Amino acid sequence: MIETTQQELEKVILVGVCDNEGDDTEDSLAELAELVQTAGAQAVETIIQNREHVHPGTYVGSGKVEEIREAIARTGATSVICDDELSPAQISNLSDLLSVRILDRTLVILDIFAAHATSSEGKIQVELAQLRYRSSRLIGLGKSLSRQGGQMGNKGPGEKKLELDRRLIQARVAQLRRELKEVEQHRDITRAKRKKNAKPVAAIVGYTNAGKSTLLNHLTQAEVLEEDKLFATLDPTTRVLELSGKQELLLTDTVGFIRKLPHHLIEAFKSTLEEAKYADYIIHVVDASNPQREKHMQIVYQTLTELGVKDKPIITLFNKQDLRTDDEPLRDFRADYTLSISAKNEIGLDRVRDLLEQILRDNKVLFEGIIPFSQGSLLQQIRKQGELLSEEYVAEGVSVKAYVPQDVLGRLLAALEKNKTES
Ligand SMILES: Nc1nc2c(ncn2[C@@H]2O[C@H](COP(=O)(O)OP(=O)(O)OP(=O)(O)O)[C@@H](O)[C@H]2O)c(=O)[nH]1
Ligand SMILES: [Mg+2]
Repeated sequence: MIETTQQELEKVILVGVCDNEGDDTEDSLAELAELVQTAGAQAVETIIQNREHVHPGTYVGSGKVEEIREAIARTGATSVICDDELSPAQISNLSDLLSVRILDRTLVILDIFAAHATSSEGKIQVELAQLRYRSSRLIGLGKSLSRQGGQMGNKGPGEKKLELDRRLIQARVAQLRRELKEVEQHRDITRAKRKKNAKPVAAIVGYTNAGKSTLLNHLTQAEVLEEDKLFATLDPTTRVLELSGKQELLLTDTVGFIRKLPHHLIEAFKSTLEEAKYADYIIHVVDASNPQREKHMQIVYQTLTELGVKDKPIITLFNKQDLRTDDEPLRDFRADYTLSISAKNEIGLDRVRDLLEQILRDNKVLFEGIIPFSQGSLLQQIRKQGELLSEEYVAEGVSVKAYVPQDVLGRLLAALEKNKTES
């Protein structure tokens, strides 16, 4: 930690292409600067070119290449980072013309993921994404690979691995795929177990840095790393949220979304990202203090659609209300419920709990009846899956008032009916 502050940060120049009016290149580049910072470097200059399409050979036109060259000389930058994924030819041509390392947004994100992956699954997923990205770009990266040492774009699979030829990479990819399959099977089993427990699950989703982990930590005592960094969380964490009336909801914190999320990552992280697909409810955390919040929400919904998440109740939480400077109304037409909160300052969290309780209850039905002593297991089931309002021991059994899930009610009534006909 101390080392990084003492070391001089690597200086980089950011380059973007603005391909139409009203395009969000500037915001995207501001975000790229944050990504670069999270990756441990410093953006010293930003250069934008207005042109209809990116240049197929050099990403930007020759005039801009000159401008970048001057900026490199002026600032002493050692890398140029383009805001879109570069083709092998673009990387190769630009490094010939500029003689510095040429990176792109995807590589920066991959770097951050590599640095933050902690679980074996996360590490496999990152390595897989990196190898896939790099296998098609071996030629272009050849030059930059000879000069390295803890710089950006070099984390994860070490130099040795990168020098393997394509065939070896392919073999490694196949092996990682197999390993991933095993981990995924394990995850499927865990999911199946959860399902059997019949505890409802809510996935906490949202743009990176919105405050998802903070919310989980303050609602439960999860102790997930929360940081003012992009992609602090890569591994999903699930915790039980205990609500009143013995109701329980499983909350899963997930990896954040971002614009231009590299498809290598989406593919590699599919099983992690898909947590939302297996959830009963979606809790969408939005950084309401971010001027880009509308765009962020749009990207979140777009990504959810790509992942095949649909038809689930959505609870949108407008977070960081303590940092808001505008008073524009906060709206989310796609949400079924919205609340304004501050996870960090625990403002509005009681309302979140109340709302979740309400939603869970709405999905249950009231049961009132006497459960014979011979049917003790039914009572167990109510305790486990329902919300017991009252129980009283009477002569015939236990008189119960409880909210129970529809399927449990069905079983209850059938068992009681059977009991009646037998006695
Ligand atoms: N002021 C303020 N800061 C908050 C609030 N909620 C979260 N934060 C801060 O926002 C930053 C990001 O929070 P995280 O919980 O790590 O965000 P995340 O959505 O999990 O981010 P990733 O895991 O990177 O996708 C941290 O520095 C938090 O302390 C809030 O209500 N108010
Ligand atoms: Mg997080």
